[in-house]
Amino acid sequence: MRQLTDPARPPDPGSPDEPARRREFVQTLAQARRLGRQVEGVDAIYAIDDEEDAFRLMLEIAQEVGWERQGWKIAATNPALQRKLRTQGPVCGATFRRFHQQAPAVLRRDELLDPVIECEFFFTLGTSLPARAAAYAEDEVAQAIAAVHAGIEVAECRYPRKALPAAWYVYADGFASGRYIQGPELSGWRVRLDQGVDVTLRRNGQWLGQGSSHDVMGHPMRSVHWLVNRLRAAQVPLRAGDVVSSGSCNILAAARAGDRYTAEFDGVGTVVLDVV
Ligand SMILES: C[C@H](O)CC(=O)C(=O)O
Repeated sequence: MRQLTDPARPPDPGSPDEPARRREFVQTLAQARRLGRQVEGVDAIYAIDDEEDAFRLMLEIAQEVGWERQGWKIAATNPALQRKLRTQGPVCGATFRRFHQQAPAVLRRDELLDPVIECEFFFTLGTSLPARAAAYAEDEVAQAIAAVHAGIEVAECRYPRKALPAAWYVYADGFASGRYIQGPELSGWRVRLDQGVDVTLRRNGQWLGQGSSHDVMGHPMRSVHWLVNRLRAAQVPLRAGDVVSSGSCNILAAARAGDRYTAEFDGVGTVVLDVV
């Protein structure tokens, strides 16, 4: 496999060595995730053609990592976030079982890669949604949901913030798939989310950001519905027990060592994370 420090070579789309370059790209990102490291210059290994290619690479890399998958994350679920994250619409990434835990949680800053705190809703599937030809209706997806919890996503990126490649490369890396801290359950989740849940993020008790479940495609259920059909079109089933992180309620806050983050979900409860 190419060493991460090798000098960059310009990619040559359509050249005979393209399959080898693709393989090298997949192995490089999978290895970076396994080692908890960041890499630079991956766009010199392989030229990503389009968003579909980026999505396929995300699936291949998640497979190559070899860890048990827990579910999926969704990102860029409103126009402001899409502008910020340089996407045309929502995007997704695989998440891994080893990085899901219950609140209250403690994470070491020196083990995190440019961590960003986000307040989200975690949807757990009670029944599987197999790949099929026909699109799933939103109600079918809602019926498959066993529980919804308030949660914190700690997004992480295998590229350094100061040298971020084009958004398709971020997509291939799982769009900052990181750590997932599950908090209290939303009893009667459908009614609660129809009404809207306000969220406040505090750092050491000080206000840091404000958002709402309505910031997630108008309703987080829409974002889960989008994911189910995105995966269905690629013949990827969702399994009972999969956890889907909805996308951020419009709060992206850099995590610092020594700080306590509290995500207050109005009428639901609080998710506490200490970064040490
Ligand atoms: C940087 C993150 O991928 C953003 C995200 O998770 C979200 O939009 O939600």
